[in-house]
Amino acid sequence: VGTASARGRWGPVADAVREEHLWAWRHYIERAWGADHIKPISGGREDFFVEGHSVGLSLVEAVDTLWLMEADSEVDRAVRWIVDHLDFDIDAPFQVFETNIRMVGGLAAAYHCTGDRRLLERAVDVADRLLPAFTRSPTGLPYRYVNLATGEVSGPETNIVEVGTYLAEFGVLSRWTGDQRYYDLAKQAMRVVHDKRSELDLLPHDIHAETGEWRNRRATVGPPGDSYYEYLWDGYRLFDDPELRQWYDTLTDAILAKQAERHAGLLWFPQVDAFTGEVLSREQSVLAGFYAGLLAESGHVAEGRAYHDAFTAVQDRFGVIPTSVDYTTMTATRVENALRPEYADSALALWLATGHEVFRERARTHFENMVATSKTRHGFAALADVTATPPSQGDTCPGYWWSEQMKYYWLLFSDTPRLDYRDHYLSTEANLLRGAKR
Ligand SMILES: O=C1NC[C@H](CO)[C@@H](O)[C@@H]1O
Ligand SMILES: [Ca+2]
Repeated sequence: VGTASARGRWGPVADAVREEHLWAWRHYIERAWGADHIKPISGGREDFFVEGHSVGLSLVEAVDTLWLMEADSEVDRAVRWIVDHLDFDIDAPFQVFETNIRMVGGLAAAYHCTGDRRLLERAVDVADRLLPAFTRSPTGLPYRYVNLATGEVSGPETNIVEVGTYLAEFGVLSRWTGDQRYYDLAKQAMRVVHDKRSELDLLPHDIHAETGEWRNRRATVGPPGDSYYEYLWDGYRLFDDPELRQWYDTLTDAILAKQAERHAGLLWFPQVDAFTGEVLSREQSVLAGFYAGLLAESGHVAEGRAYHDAFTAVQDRFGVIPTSVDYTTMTATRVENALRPEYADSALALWLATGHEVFRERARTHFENMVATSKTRHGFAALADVTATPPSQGDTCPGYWWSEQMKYYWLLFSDTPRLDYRDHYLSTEANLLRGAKR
């Protein structure tokens, strides 16, 4: 897999990332094979979507990471499980947003990397089971849940993330199958949200799928606002749709003008009232850290760098970024951290946009601190309290760990020949949907 010397001083870090991922993968195989999650402390297994109906989540999330790491025998092992065991005919309600970014995206990425059409067939199968959430909605805004076997829908009380984070996955399915329905349904939901923006061109985050009415006034670049903005830009980049760029620019210009502020020399994005611009909260979620990368990707490099500087101040203070902080006091308002990948996500995007080594240094710190605090008997554990000494762990490892930060680190440090570093696309779950070099 290339030699350390070929990769210069980052080679040993890349090797360490690959070794940790494969170490955790072996424990998953031995103790939780086919489960959604491994329980890394006890070595048990855990379902994510629906109790009693595992769909091999961690395995599906890991495939493209293993492929980029050239662990081809492990890719084959995972694909064999998917082909032999993965069946979505489950009479239970699945969350449409999570099923899309993780299962549709994971299977689509596995197909993109391996070229194995059986994986595309399964991505289409589960996507088709999600469509009633869109087609049965009077507004085109999808319901939150759909029964994968019966198509029964539920959960109209939703948000802009869960109605607006489909275009990357649905769009490549339309491109790869020729069926335009996926793209059109995903984009229409985004149009409905954009057209309901306030006079200030800001968006609240909670909305009702049946009435189309806003359910709150608060605007945020963190959850549950974040990936709606991300997928406007991503859709424009992936599919050259100028309307998406227009919507993205309108909303982003408003966020930068009315939802950003400097505090103690650092750039932050407070929560504001979308209709008046009044600041409602100066709490910042670790998940909002993705926005530094999105700003850099979309031409706002200085703001992206400045926002990453802000989260670097938090990482420097706590070692591992807490779930949320009050940035006026730099105190943790929620002390846990569920192995969140956003800081590494943005470090990769900023390094690709600028070539500045500082972002690889920052990501290396993120990796080393994660290993030091989360590594346990059978894998990597989420943290219950990053402020405890030592930080206390929880007996769970989220599916996105297998797809996100370990892939971001690998791409930052390995210079792998399997990625087109100039032209590729990673979804909000880091599923590789463009740029695999077979
Ligand atoms: O977009 C997302 N939001 C939450 C998870 C990571 O924190 C993950 O599922 C994904 O990155
Ligand atoms: Ca994300």
